[in-house]
Amino acid sequence: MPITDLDTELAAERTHLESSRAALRRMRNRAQELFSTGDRVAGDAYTAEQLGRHMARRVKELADDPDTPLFFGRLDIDESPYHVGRRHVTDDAGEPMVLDWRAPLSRSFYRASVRDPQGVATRRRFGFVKGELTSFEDEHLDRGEELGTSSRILTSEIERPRVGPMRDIVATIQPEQDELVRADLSESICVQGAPGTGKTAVGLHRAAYLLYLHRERLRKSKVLIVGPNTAFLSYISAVLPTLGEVEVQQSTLDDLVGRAVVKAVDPAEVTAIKHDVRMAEVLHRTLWSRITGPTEPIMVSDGSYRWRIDLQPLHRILDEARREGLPYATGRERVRARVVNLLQLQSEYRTGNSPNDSWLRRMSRIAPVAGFLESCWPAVTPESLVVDLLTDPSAAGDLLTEAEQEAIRWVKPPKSVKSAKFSTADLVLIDEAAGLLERETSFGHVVVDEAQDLSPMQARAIARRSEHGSITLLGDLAQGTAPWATTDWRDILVHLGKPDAAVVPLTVGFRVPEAVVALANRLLPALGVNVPEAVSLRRDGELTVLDVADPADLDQRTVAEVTAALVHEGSVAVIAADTAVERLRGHLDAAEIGHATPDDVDNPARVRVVPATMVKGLEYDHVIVHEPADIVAAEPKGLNRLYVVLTRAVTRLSVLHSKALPEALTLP
Ligand SMILES: Nc1ncnc2c1ncn2[C@@H]1O[C@H](COP(=O)(O)OP(=O)(O)OP(=O)(O)O)[C@@H](O)[C@H]1O
Repeated sequence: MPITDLDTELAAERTHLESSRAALRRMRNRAQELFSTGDRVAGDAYTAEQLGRHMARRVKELADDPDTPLFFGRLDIDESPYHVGRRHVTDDAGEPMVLDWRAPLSRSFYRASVRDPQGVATRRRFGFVKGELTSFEDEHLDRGEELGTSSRILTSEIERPRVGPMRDIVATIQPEQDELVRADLSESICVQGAPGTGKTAVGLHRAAYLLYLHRERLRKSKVLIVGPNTAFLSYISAVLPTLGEVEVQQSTLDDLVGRAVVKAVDPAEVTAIKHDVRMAEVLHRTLWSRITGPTEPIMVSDGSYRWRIDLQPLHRILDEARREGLPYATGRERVRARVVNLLQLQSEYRTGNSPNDSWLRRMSRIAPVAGFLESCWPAVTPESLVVDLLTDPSAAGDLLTEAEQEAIRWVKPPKSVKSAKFSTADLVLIDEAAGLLERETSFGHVVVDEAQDLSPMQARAIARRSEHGSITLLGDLAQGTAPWATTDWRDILVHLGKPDAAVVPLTVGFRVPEAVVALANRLLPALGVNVPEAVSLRRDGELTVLDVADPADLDQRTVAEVTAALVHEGSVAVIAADTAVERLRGHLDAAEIGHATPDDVDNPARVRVVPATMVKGLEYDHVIVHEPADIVAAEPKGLNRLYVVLTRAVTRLSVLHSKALPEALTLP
């Protein structure tokens, strides 16, 4: 075969890849050397440890993964080529060989267009197979060529079979996604996106981008990612580390507020009351009603001296501290400090000397002072406040109806705070109480996924953790399944303390094939939310709806569908009503088909059996939905749940039913 210009170009790019890999190895060796000499050159132990940690991180960051391409794109600007990749690589003279995708210049890789070329003559995308450069695709923007979403490399990336955990999308971030990824740190944004439009991907890449741009600041104040459950967190956990970001806290909402162990389950109506925003005021009122005026002066014996603080100054101190609007525990310490200060003034006046620190410490704990505080501004723990409220909810006064007070009242109050059996909703109340007592440390940035399900009280828990930072809120109102799920993002944004955050839609779907989207979209009118429909980029994909006449056959037909699915590449999920899951697992065992739970990411089994309530945010190549009617009937927002379930499929969706399909789904 004759050697073409394309072959020569490809060979030149492969050479650049080789030299970049060699340069990265040298960078890593240098870092390694510095790391091993670090403890000899650093002054004190603390500096040595800090330096050691920094260098260890640096060595880790510079590790080359032979399976991921070191660069995936190239920009030709002013006749100079700039390769864009996952991290900066420089040659021995410090000249760039690969630019980090987050660098300012790399922005044009994602945003330049024929209308706004940003100085880019040609944009090149590379095709890779296991880290080997196999092809490239050029857009000569200066000649009016633009591929947009018809890029072959983008299409094959979107259509690749899914195996294992979620991957990064740095090579193919789309312009409307990039705008969100690169939004300023000070900006809080709410992304309303139909299923598979890349909300999670955008949130994770935004975190990586902000960490790159504000490294020092965010290393101190930290970035937090909040997801709905551990299966979801395991699924996304690899994305940030592959982007070189290993220091991001990822947590479920329950773990975030999990100060106590959950030992009880509330009925649905009780849970709903406890998540209602009125509970914030109820707790506030219950707490602050503990403060009472003094009934006797403080009298302190101090050696041969007697100090006395009368009722009037004590009233004044309490009033002032209350007016300062401090958290309860901080206010209490303020009162203590002011009382001690009055004692100090008396002592100075009488003795002519300033008392030392140990005197001040003794006075702050001395019985008459401690007694005054305990009776007028008593010590409270978050748990004790909630125990008291649930033991006697009448403190809620007119904020809750009598029926609501009765509903949340503990039938059998615990003997002590320690023995109290808290529910998941109680933990949110305890967290609210903790926030009333002391200010929560604020993260620099918080990303909240599946945010449509946040209750007002959960949103407040996040607000306390992002008071001085910004948030990226990701969700889809149509996928709201919690009893309190809202139909308006503003409701949640208000509780989050970011009422003015922009709500930005994403509508181009990268996961779900067109035929499957069309089926799921039939449900939208019945969901009572006003959201833009998803438009799928994927023309491929298959949809099968199987009506199994005899209900007794349904489980076996499901197993047969799994066997058939395993012929193809990629992951397979059986999604069923929670109550059917154990039974289906048993059938798969009997058929000797290996399977695992969705959160067991290290398990190589290609088949997952997933309860419908756990499937949010996940995706599988072939999704087999077992009896939609049961999924819908299992909960009040069952139709929304079905919408989530149907939109998990990347390539094929099989719906198996013996009961009638939900009416909304059968309408043309
Ligand atoms: N620009 C892109 N290039 C390639 N793949 C993409 C792009 N954007 C998103 N994807 C892929 O599409 C799939 C869906 O993305 P993601 O899970 O972030 O969507 P989502 O909006 O959070 O979905 P859901 O609401 O259903 O949870 C993922 O596999 C993701 O990697």
